[in-house]
Amino acid sequence: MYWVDFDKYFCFSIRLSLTIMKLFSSTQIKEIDEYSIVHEPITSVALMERVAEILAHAILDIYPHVNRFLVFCGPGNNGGDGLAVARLLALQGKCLDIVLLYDQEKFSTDTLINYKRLKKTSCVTLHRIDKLEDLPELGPQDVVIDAMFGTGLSRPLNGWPLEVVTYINSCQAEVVSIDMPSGLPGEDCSGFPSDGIVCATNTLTLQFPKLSFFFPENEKYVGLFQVLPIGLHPQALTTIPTPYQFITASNVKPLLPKRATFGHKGTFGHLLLIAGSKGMMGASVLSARAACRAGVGLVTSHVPSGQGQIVQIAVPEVLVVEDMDTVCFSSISNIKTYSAIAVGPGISKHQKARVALRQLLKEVESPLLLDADALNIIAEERDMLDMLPPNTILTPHPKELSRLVGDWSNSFQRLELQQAFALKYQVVLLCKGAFTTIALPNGDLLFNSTGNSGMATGGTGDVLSGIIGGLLAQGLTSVDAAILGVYLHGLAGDISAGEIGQQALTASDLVNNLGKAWLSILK
Ligand SMILES: NC(=O)C1=CN([C@@H]2O[C@H](COP(=O)(O)OP(=O)(O)OC[C@H]3O[C@@H](n4cnc5c(N)ncnc54)[C@H](O)[C@@H]3O)[C@@H](O)[C@H]2O)[C@@H](O)CC1
Ligand SMILES: [K+]
Repeated sequence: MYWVDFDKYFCFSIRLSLTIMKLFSSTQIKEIDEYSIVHEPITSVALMERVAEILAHAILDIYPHVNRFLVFCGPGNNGGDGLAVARLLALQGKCLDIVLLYDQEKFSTDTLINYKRLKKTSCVTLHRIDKLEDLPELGPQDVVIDAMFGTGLSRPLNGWPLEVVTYINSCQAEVVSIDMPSGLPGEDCSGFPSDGIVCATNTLTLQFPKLSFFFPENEKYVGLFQVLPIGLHPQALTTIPTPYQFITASNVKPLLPKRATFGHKGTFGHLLLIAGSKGMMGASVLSARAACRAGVGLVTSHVPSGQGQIVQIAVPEVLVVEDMDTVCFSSISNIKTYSAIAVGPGISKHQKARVALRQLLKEVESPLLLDADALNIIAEERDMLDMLPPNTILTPHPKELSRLVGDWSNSFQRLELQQAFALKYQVVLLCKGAFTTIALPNGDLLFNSTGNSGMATGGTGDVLSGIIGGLLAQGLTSVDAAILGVYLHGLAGDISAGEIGQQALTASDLVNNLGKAWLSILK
């Protein structure tokens, strides 16, 4: 899937060097470009040249030994980027074939300037082509540079550009897309047929990842993506509003809870974890172990009668209270003692658990997290949704989310449903997965940058509940606890994958590597 590098521990992540990573729509990106041109100030063609230098550098970094590149150029500035990159690669001694999909009358101003510059460059062959038979030969060792359409795409491709996309996708050669795979819209992809989008090996995207890169159905188009900062004006980046943001290390560092030198276990909060049922005690153990490594002072595990020994042996650090029932969570007691409560992993959907959860929602005064079966119960007994205290954190995976918010037909719609639900019920609503999303009570939506698909294994969700619960208990706000918890959890996953690989990764590895994840953020 996505990028490999970030630092020595990261297995799958995105190469970034920006501090705050807002995500903008294609229309806003155009606005930011224009603002930068006026206020830097810089001419648009000089900005294109700067972009081309950055792109050429990145391409040579990925393909140092490739000698021949075939560049497909569209009429707009994406094509202009392609022409400028072709010139710079040719100046590095590479062999360049450029396929122009359109006549120069259709070119944007800066594309035309770069076309004229390119004509004076050696080692470059320009082809104005409008049928497949005339395309230059493309060997498996060559690399395609896709510079047909970027953020200016206004409709699905058809006709000649569609034929070219089909051809490129049928070839063996690797493809590097400039800014975006041609044919892929930046946001809502509904109505864009899957055969009309370039399947890139690498996408070199300018300044910001585009929203559509985070949708699972687009992985096959985007390939590995790398975000290249191109120096757009910081004022525009801070003032233009967007509900979308990408969580990076610099976002989470300020959220780290302070550790008072004279603190004692009472200073750092007391978490009540209601997790596990008969036969599902692993959920209780994993969430308790994770909570203990989240910095919390005390953790109490509430478990069915007769199951306490399992937790006490597996996690000697936690206190255990046993329910009256031998099978599942059935009643609450002394909940005012705790500074936060996390409920759900492995509790079952038993009738007794439903009654107890309802009672909990009536009486709870501390910050609350609901996961797994607690979410399944409230999805079925929907009047409980109105009982959710404001700022409750809900941590569903996609299937659990759909039970709460309804089905979606594409990922953009899923984001909208998630945002609307968080706004309506004033909760923090996650959707766990690659680039876990966090919808905030104000309707904003954040994407996490850490984690890898080795974490798609049983028990990792229980670990997340324990971590976020532990942070809540220390007094972090729900929003901060969710952001920091999700980031730490993914980071522990990346560290684990770096040590033992994704295949062997287990939920316990995440717990074991939480310490390194904390240290990595503290660095
Ligand atoms: N982000 C930035 O700050 C910068 C972006 N630049 C580049 O500029 C690109 C955006 O340039 P443009 O706004 O000119 O847009 P594009 O180059 O993406 O495409 C616009 C052109 O394609 C045509 N078009 C759109 N959809 C079509 C379709 N389905 N079939 C056929 N033709 C179609 C339009 O009529 C227009 O001629 C970015 O993707 C990036 O590559 C850089 O040059 C400069 C800096
Ligand atoms: K492109």
